[in-house]
Amino acid sequence: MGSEGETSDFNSPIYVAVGRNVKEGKSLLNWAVENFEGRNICLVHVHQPANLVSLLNGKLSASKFKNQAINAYQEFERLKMEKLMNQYLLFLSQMGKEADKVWIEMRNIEKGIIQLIIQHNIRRLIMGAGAENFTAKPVESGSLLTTNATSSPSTSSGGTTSRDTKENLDVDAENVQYFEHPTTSMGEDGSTMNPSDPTMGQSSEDDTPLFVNVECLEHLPCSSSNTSPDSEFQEKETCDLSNKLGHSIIDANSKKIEESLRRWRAEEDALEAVRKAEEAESLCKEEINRGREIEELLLRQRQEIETMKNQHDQVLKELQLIQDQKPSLESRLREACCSEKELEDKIIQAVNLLITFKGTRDKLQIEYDSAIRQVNKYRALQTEDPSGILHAHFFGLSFSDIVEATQNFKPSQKIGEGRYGSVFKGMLCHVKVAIKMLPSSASQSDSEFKNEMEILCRVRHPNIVSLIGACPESRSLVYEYIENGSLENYFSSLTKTSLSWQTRIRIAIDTCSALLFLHANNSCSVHGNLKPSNILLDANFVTKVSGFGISNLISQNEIPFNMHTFCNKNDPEKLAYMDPEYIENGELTTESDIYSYGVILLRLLTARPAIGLVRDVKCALERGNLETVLDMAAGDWPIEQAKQLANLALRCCQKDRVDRSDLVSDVWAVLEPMRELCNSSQLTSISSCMDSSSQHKIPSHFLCPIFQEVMKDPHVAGDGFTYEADAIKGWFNSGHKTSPMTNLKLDNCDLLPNYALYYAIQEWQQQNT
Ligand SMILES: Nc1ncnc2c1ncn2[C@@H]1O[C@H](COP(=O)(O)OP(=O)(O)OP(=O)(O)O)[C@@H](O)[C@H]1O
Repeated sequence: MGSEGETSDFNSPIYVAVGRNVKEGKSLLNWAVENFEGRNICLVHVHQPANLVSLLNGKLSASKFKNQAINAYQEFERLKMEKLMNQYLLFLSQMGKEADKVWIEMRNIEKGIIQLIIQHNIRRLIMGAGAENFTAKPVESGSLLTTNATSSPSTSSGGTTSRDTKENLDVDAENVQYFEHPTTSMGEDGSTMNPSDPTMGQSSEDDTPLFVNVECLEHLPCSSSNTSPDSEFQEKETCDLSNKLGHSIIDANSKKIEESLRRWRAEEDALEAVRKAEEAESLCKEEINRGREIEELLLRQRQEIETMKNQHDQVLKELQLIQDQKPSLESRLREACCSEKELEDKIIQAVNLLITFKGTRDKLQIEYDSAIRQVNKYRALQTEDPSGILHAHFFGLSFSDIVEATQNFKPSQKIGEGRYGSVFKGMLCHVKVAIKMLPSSASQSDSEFKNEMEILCRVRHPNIVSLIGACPESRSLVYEYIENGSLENYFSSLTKTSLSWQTRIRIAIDTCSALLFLHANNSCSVHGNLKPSNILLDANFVTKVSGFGISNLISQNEIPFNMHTFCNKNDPEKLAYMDPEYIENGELTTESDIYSYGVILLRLLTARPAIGLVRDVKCALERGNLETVLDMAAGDWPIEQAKQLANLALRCCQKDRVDRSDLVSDVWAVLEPMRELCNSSQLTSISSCMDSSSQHKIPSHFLCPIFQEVMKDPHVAGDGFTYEADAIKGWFNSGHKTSPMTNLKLDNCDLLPNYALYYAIQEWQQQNT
């Protein structure tokens, strides 16, 4: 080959056969670019159309496809091939190489390559490592592969598809040169082959690419216009011989190439299979590992599920247990709720009770404390008074006690006012009392006041108001409270009710009895202030004389004003009850009380004002018309008794004390017989008016003068009074020889049952039960 030929060879492209294995193809291209720098590269590819029959596993023949479908599939295959080629072209362009491509569609790759070699007059072809068997021997330099292909070689990028015609193919296999990678391939002589030297074709024993130098034989001239007939014949002979030789060489080389390509292909397939096997093996391993992992996971999950199942079963069991217990628990809950409610109610009740009890306890505590105080006071008094005569409960009261009892001297509590001070109604330890406030005394000490109190307290009589306490500090006297007020209230019409003549006679008798008692008492013999305002009537209209002994407590010098002046100027009515001698000389004697008593008696008869009453009654008696002055509101007076009383009263009201009636021999002697009359007529009146509401009160003569209770066994004593048998017997047994009512000495201690009174009491009790 001359230098011109070498230049044209150098300009011709290096053909690189690439298959479907992109990795391998790229490696091949890389090798080609590196080893044939500056040379153009052209891709060579045999496109194997799909065997549709085998694809369809023989069940359908291709003929059964509609042409349209087959064409479409083949077009799809071609597109895939185009894509593959474009991948290689892109790879080359990334390496800075512009490349071309030629391809042929043929089922047999080897034949396809030969066909392409012929078609494109390929001189140098690089193939993958499997092509070393293309030929094992190096070709001699300058050997040509002659092709008889008449079709012009195509260099267009789209390539030209040629028919697979054996007869057009003439290749001198001896002239095919093989080059291997210089680093790995050696020639038979051991020298390294330079791939850049196209003459150094060398077979390859390993996987390195195979460079095939295909020297195209010049087309043998079969005819020449400038030759002689002999030479023409000779030339023709030579031509035929050459052609025959060429054909036989081509056939031989073609077979070798085919064989090599087959082996190459087989090895490529084997490698692909190995690679796939390895991939499959690794995949299999991965799958096995994954399978193991999944198995382990499954095992773990199974164990977890088992555990969960056990737990679930356990929970179910517990749930069942709870559900079994639920009804009983619910009923217990309901019971507990009910109990709670009940307990709450009980607690509320208990709290309320507690509050009530606390209140009661506080109240009782106060009462208890007060009672203890009183007991202590009483004990102290008992110590001072071992005789036990002193019965008072309220001695040694403090002023605060008095204030509390009178509600701080509330005006509505005030029930009267006398010369020596005001009288208040009050409560002391649940006992109704009347508290008389005396003026303070400079001359009398507390001890003197107390002594006087003790004397007054010893005076106990059914018809005398009992002094039950005192407050030396405030000089207050505490009396039993007498319910129906004073006789004066009845005379002055402060009360609407009129007293019957029997009651009036009883008042006269009771008052006389009290006076008898007082006058017989050494320590307190004179009342000194007897008048209707000091004659009180209790609930049973029993007379209670009050106001005695006050004069002993009040020094005459300390009387706030002159009594005479007071009586004259402020209340002349009161002067009418006073003993004229006392008014004259200021001396108070028992006769003074008798005078006062006489006036009271006149008032009981007439209910007229005291002033001038003595004169009026006297006149009436003298004229014989007493009834004209008698108070007819008292009923039909028994005139005889009325006259007796009137005469008695006038005798009591004698100006001279010595002329006045004696209380025992005269007054009591007149009155005493009248008691019977009074009692019997009162019994009659009670019997006749038993259903009257006014008779619901206990008749006073049903009460024992000592016990002040309705008598169960009434007995008449020597003084003519009727007592409860036990009371009067006790009086006598304690050494008394006097009457409890008059204090007069009794002739005897005989007692007679009062049957009349007994039956009256019985009848009354039956009516009132
Ligand atoms: N123990 C008592 N129970 C009920 N009322 C009483 C009691 N003591 C007195 N009174 C009432 O108080 C009034 C005044 O009584 P007090 O003895 O203080 O005055 P007086 O008798 O009217 O005048 P004097 O000061 O001259 O005695 C009486 O009229 C009577 O109505």
